[in-house]
Amino acid sequence: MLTLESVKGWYGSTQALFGVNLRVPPGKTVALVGTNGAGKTTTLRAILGAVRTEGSVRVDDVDISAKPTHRRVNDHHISVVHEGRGLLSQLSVLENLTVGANRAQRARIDEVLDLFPALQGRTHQKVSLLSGGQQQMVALGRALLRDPKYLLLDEPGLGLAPVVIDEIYRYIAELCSRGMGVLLVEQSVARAASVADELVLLRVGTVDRVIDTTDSAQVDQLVADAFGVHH
Ligand SMILES: Nc1ncnc2c1ncn2[C@@H]1O[C@H](COP(=O)(O)OP(=O)(O)OP(=O)(O)O)[C@@H](O)[C@H]1O
Repeated sequence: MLTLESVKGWYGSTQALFGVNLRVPPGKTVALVGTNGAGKTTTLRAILGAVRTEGSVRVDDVDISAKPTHRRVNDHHISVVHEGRGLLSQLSVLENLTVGANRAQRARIDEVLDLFPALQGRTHQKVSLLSGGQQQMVALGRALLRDPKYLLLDEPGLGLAPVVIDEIYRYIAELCSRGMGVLLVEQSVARAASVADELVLLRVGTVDRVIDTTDSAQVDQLVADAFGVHH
């Protein structure tokens, strides 16, 4: 379980999180939704230790909140795909997948490529020559090569065609079914509801509501709310 308890976060002297509580169980997808500036990305950064925080972040009952980012990622098996993907555009698919990976992780390359047939046969192409969806697959692949227990995804569908987003989310569902816990930032409440087990609505840096996506009345209410409007 990835657990946040009373997590506060700051950018310099500006407070962006005011006590976020959150649980991501293994094998489940939790989606963070909310208006622009609600604190979704900052919550991911707080988990990674990329902003100054107070409160507790735990992975499988170990408190990681005092650890630096690289220890959180490497020792506690958290992988992240940032908004905008963070790929090295002049390097090949293979180089992007394996940059910074250790030997054991490199050994998993075929397993990861098996997940993404669209990348097979393109491993030596520069990523700048790939479509947006293919680039997102490289970014996901790079995160998966680390064999994460918990995967953090910041708007994986940003800028992609709906059919490509569907494909990306199919991969994510497959990974979840293998036991990975996924914490997802998604602008579209309707899409989040279709892929996640739970929706966490953030408002001004706090959790406003947690909705089980099997509760369709509550989901419909949220989609109908101003918060549910895609902006
Ligand atoms: N680098 C930064 N420096 C200062 N303040 C920031 C920084 N990044 C975000 N903030 C502030 O922190 C708050 C939360 O921002 P955050 O990016 O987490 O929101 P979000 O819910 O992810 O929004 P969006 O949907 O627009 O990506 C906002 O008030 C924002 O202005």
